[in-house]
Amino acid sequence: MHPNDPKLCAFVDVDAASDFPIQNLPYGVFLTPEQPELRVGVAISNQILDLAVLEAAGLIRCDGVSGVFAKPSLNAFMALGQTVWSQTRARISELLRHDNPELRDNTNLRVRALVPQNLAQMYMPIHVAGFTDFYSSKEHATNVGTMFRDKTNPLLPNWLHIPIGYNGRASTVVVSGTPIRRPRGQLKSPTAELPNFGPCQRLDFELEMGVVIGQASAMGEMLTERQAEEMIFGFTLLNDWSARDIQQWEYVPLGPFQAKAFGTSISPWIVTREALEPFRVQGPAQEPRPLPYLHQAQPNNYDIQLAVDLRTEKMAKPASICRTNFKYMYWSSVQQLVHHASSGCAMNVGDLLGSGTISGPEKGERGSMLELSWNGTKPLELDGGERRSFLEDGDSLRIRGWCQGDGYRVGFGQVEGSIVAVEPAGIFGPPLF
Ligand SMILES: O=C(O)/C=C/C(=O)CC(=O)CC(=O)O
Ligand SMILES: [Ca+2]
Ligand SMILES: [Mg+2]
Repeated sequence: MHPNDPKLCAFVDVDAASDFPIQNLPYGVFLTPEQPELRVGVAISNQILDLAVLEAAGLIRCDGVSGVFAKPSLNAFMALGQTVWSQTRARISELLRHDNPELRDNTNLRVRALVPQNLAQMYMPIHVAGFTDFYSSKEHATNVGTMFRDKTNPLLPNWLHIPIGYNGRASTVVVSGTPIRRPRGQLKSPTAELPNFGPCQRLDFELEMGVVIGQASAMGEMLTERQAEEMIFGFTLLNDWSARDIQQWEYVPLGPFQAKAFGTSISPWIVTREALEPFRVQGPAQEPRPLPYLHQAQPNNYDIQLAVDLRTEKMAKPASICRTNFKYMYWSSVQQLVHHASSGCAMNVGDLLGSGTISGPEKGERGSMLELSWNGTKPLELDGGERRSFLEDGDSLRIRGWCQGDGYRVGFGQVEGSIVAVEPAGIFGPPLF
């Protein structure tokens, strides 16, 4: 049976609402207090299958290469390429099947290989080689263009022709749960004559998917649609934290710089492209037709449901502030990657592409506070009488995502982060203001 077959059943109990049935098998990097070495595992139900243990026991072998999973990142495994990714996933699926005694009946090994998720600490799943952020939701670009530039002509003239992006910072991509310190920066209100330097006053999140590149491409080479697709290892949830006030003053003409360099959070589990295959859908019609190098022979979008929750320090439980879907994206991840390499830009194993903020056509489908509060003119009303236009210290933001199958879901888990005050000053050096 193919590892995506909906009829497959694991020997581990899996709730229908779990993000991690046997049809998913996402990869992550973890450690436990008893065994504090970082290693690669796969999520199954509420447990982690320790691939380093299975590899050492000889139950999994990656193309004859040893020690691939006893590593602090997935990069070594990703470098082996799509055939090995596929074979390994099929083997893991086989080992977890309810009717396969190999692992199920080997009590000693099974106890060592299955780790409860609540006893493990998740780490960054990849060593991020480079981070590029795109701007590929037409609804998002239209909303921001309307607020920041020209409401009669919100899309800039290039937008329908190029997957617009900018080079971000790999250094500050962090795993879910990492606190985000409020950034400092140059701020200038439209009425002020001169800028000042201080804590961001308009701190935002951006709901995005992260695309993990698992294969390199050579400098000087372009990519076909098929080559680009085969380089994509998988997807994560991504929050591109954004300082709107810093951004508005700094972004002309080279784009965001410090406004988006202070932190980008990703979920710890990478859902493989192969696991998403049953949820492939056609994206929006592209009119005008893109230039030939960006043509797509197949649908390259995915039906991934997305939910954003906000919790302030006073709230007992989080409030849902956005529900949207990855399928709305105008430019697909494959088109983004083809375009990224089109000048001759080399791609590396471990490169991370941000999809761009994911907004849908409805008001409740907007993927940033900037859009949800319409640049602060319509603050969100929260339970307990609190209001929010942007994020305040102590606020916690959570993104979840899943594909709904028939009786099961292929989920991403979550990416969460809380805002920490810029004070106490001096933690990162002397106060500057
Ligand atoms: O339209 C603008 O000036 C700015 C847009 C963004 O901040 C979005 C960005 O980072 C790209 C994206 O996430 O879509
Ligand atoms: Ca972004
Ligand atoms: Mg960022």
